Amino acid sequence: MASLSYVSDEVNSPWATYLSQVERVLPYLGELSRWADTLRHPKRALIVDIPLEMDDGSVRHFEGFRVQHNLSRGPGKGGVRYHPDVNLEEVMALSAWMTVKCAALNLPFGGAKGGIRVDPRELSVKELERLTRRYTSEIGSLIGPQQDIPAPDVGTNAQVMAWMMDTWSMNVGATTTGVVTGKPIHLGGSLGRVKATGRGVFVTGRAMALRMGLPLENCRVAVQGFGNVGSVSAELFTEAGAKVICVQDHSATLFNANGIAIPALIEWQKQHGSIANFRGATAVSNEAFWEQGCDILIPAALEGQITAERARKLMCSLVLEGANGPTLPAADDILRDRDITVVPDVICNAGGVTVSYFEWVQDFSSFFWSEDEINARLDNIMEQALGSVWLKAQSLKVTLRTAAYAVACERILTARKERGLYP
Ligand SMILES: NC(=O)C1=CN([C@@H]2O[C@H](COP(=O)(O)OP(=O)(O)OC[C@H]3O[C@@H](n4cnc5c(N)ncnc54)[C@H](O)[C@@H]3O)[C@@H](O)[C@H]2O)C=CC1
Ligand SMILES: O=C(O)CCC(=O)C(=O)O
Repeated sequence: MASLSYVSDEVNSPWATYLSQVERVLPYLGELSRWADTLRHPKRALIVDIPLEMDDGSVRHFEGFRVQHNLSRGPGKGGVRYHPDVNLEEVMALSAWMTVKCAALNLPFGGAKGGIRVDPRELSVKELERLTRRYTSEIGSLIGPQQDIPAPDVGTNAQVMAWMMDTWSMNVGATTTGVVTGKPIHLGGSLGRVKATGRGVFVTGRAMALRMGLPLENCRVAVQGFGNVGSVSAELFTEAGAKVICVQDHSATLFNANGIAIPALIEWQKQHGSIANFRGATAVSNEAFWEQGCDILIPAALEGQITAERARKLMCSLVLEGANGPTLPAADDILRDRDITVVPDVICNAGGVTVSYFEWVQDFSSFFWSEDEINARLDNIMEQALGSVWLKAQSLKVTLRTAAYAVACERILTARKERGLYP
C-alpha cells in the first residue's frame, strides 16, 4: 500500500484510524478487495486561504478545507466543521467516513467534508458571516447540488448554511437551495433535520438495546458532548424512560445518580453556551466520565475519545457513536473482548445525512413533506440499516463496525468496478 506524501505517521490520527478500519474489512470483500486502494485515496482535496477583515479593522487569515473522498456512488456529501483543531488529515478522515456512511445507508452519495481552522466562539456574527461567505466562494468550484453538498457539523448550524446557500447562489446567478442541506426551514430546509442525528442515535440505540434484552426504562445513560447530537440523544432517551446520569461538554462534567433534568440542562446550555455551573447535578472530574457505571455510553463530541486506556475502564454494555471516529482501533479490540457492543458512527449518527438526503430531494422537487413523514421514513431507514449490519455481523462473526464496512465497501467498490477506470 503506497502512503500519501501529505499524511503524517501519527498512529492515532483520524486518518490512521480510518485506514485501520478499512484494513479490517478487506478479508471479507473477496475479489472486490482488488479495488481497495480507492478507499485509501481521497479523490480531491482543496486547501484555501480565507482572509477576513475583523470588526476592529485588522486582517486575519484562516485555513479552510474541502475534501471529496469518493464520488463513485454519487455527488459528495458531508458537513463543514468550524473548530480550532481542524486540519487536512482530520477532514480527509471525516470525508472518508461520509463515503462509508452514505453507502452503509444506501444513500446515493459519495463522501466529502469541509472545515475551517477557527474557533467560531471568538468571532462576532458579522465576522462569522464574512468568513463563511469567503470560504464558500473559495470552494465554490468544487461544490454544487450535483457535485458536492455541504451541511452542518461541529461549530456550524442552519444560519451558516443559509449564508453558504446565498453566496453560492449569488455567484452562479440563480437561487440554488439544493447546494447545501441543514438550511433554515423557509429557505428550503427540511423539517426534522435539526434533531435527525440525535434521533438516529436514539433509534439505532433502541433497536440494539432490544436485541440485547436491555430495557430503556431506568436505563442509565452517559453522554459526552451536549451540542446538536448529544443534547437531542439525551432528550430522546429521557423521553423513553432512561436516566441520563452523566453529561460532559468542553466546559464541565456533570453527574446525578437520579438522572439529570435534560430539558432544564438544554435551556441552561442555550442561555450560557455551556453546561458549566448547572445546579441540578454535581460537577466531577473529566476523567470520571469514563468510569461511571452506566448501561449506555454516547460519545457525541470529537474523534479519538475512547482510547485503549479508557476502553479498559468503561462500565457500560452498549456504546452508541454519535460522534464521528470517537473510538481508536486498539480500543475497539478491547471493547470487543470485553463484550461491550459498539454501534459504529457510520450507522449510528447517519440520521443527519439521511434527512439531508430528504432535504436535497425535497429541494429538487420543490415539494415538502410533513415532519411525521420525515421521522417515519428516517426511523425505517435507520432500523433497516442496523438490521442488515447486525445480520452481516452474525454471519461473518465480526463486530458491527467491520460488518457496516463490509456492507458499505461492497457497494462502493462494486460501483467503482462497474464505472471502470477510464472516464
Ligand atoms: N450535526 C450533525 O448533524 C452531525 C454531527 N456528527 C458528529 O457528532 C459530533 C458532535 O457534533 P455536533 O453535535 O453537531 O457539534 P456541536 O458543535 O453542536 O457540539 C459539540 C459538543 O461537543 C462538546 N465538546 C467539544 N470538545 C469537547 C471535549 N474535548 N470534551 C467534551 N466535550 C467536548 C462541545 O462542548 C459541544 O457540546 C461530531 O463528531 C460530529 O462530526 C455526526 C453526524 C451528523
Ligand atoms: O447532513 C449531512 O449531509 C452530513 C452530516 C455529517 O457531516 C455527518 O454525518 O458527519
